[in-house]
Amino acid sequence: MELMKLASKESSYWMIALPAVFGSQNLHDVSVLGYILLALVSLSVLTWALAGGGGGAWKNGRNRMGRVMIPGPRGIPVFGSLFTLSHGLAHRTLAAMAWSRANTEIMAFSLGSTPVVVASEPNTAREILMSPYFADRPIKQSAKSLMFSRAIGFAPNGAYWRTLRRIASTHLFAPRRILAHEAGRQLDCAEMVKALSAEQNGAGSVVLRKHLQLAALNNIMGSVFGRRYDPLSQKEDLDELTSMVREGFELLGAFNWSDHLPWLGYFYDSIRLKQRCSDLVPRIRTLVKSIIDEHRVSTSEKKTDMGDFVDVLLSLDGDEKLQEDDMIAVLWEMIFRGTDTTALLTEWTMAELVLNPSIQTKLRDEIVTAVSNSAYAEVADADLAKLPYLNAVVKETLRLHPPGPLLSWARLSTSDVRLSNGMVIPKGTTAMVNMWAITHDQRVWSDPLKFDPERFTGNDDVDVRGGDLRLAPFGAGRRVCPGKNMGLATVTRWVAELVRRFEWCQDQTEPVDLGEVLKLSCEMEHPLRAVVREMF
Ligand code: HEM
Repeated sequence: MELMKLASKESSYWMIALPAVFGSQNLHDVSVLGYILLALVSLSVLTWALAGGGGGAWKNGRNRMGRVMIPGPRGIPVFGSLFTLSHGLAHRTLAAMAWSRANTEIMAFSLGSTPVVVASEPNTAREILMSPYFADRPIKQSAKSLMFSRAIGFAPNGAYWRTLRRIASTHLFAPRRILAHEAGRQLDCAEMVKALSAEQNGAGSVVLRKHLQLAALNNIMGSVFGRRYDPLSQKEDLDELTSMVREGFELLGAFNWSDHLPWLGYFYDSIRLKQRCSDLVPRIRTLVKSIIDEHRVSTSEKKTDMGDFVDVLLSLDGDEKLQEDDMIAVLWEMIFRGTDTTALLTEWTMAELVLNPSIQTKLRDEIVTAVSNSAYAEVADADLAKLPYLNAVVKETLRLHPPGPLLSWARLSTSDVRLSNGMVIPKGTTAMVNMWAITHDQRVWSDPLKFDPERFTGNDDVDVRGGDLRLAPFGAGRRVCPGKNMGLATVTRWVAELVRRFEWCQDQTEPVDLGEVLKLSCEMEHPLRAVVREMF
């Protein structure tokens, strides 16, 4: 299968690790510690051997609770599939494992002591994401340390989380609120176009990423905090914010071994996670608190539709009123969730348009026609949402390059969950949906590796907002991404303006490379560089 070459094979680390586990113990010489260690190792090996499919975390028949057993690889004793998945492109590795074992419905595996299942086809994905018993998320040490357990994404399903979602849906993500910040999006876009033009004139090509990252940060800072940064006059503040965001991304996205082997945390912390988190938290507190304090004293625009999200949070009363630390967590999370996703989705879209000039031209024609029929100098958000080809291009990018290929944040079962195929996922299991595997499966999509927006222009349109699990890059169910409309409004505007203002061509000295790197999200390994030619 052509796709199997794309997805990496499960590495055979166990071959290297086993001799190290079993070998070279001279029982005559070892100390008491040695005996204890040996006993522990033997116990782990025995547990692993008895556990069968799924590995050690699936011991005691956890994967045989239903009429049908949940299949899966054993991995190696103690570690399970940790070595295989702790590096590289986990979505491709998991897809290759699921395809080669024909375990696409669901596959069990162990990440150290964590039992995990992954769904790689739409039906089981739907059952997991829509189940009320999968409405919690497992929380990583870094997320806990960075206060995210009190923010929307990691708060356990319950009254507090429901209140946060309601507040955010009404005051930040509702269509009228997104519309209220349209002028800000236009401004960020105009600044980006100006900066790109200057860079092209000075350097002979442009590197898009840094411009998108600045626009994304300003977009979120504008609608959440009511603040935008000028890269020249506020360079120092902007540098501090950017460095905090970057550090947070790195800590949240890093694979932390002791999340899955808790005992390891006592003597091994390869990236100094604890120390770096406790260094970062006071910086976050100082910044966010200073913005909250500024809002407390300012009286203008408060509690009106034109206010920002900080104004809204400050105006809450009664049961809805949030403690200051909870406000800081909620506000800070928006920066994290809202900046990288929109920037990197736009970068992937533009990379595909550079590689597919005829699609780029067709898209430009659609946008130029829409502008000439509009009363304004550029198309409005409301019009952009109605441009079929533009939306098809963005959807096709979401299909080929889902920013969260494993839907970023996993789910946790709070009860035994019976699936329609007769399998039972036990309480306390981490569940992932491999959206990348679904969107690259030739049984689901014809010619899945081809960038072909036409597939969305006919009758076979697909709802990407969680209604159709063949393409659900924003997740689905009660924990579906609340920022999906804001994300799509931002990305379609940027793509429309970037294509309308410039022709995007390959830089022959550095051709487009679609290689990926998986961090908190999946981004281009080599930032897009292109030559742009102004259209007017
Ligand atoms: C292209 C843009 C985006 C993509 C692809 C994306 C993707 C996702 C995905 C896959 C999830 C997990 C959903 C699930 O478990 O079913 C999620 C959750 C979330 N997203 Fe987004 N997102 C995007 C933009 C945004 C923006 C702009 C914001 C906010 C400003 C945001 C805020 C959140 C939050 C708060 C959650 C957690 C929801 C919860 O657990 O209740 N996202 N997103």
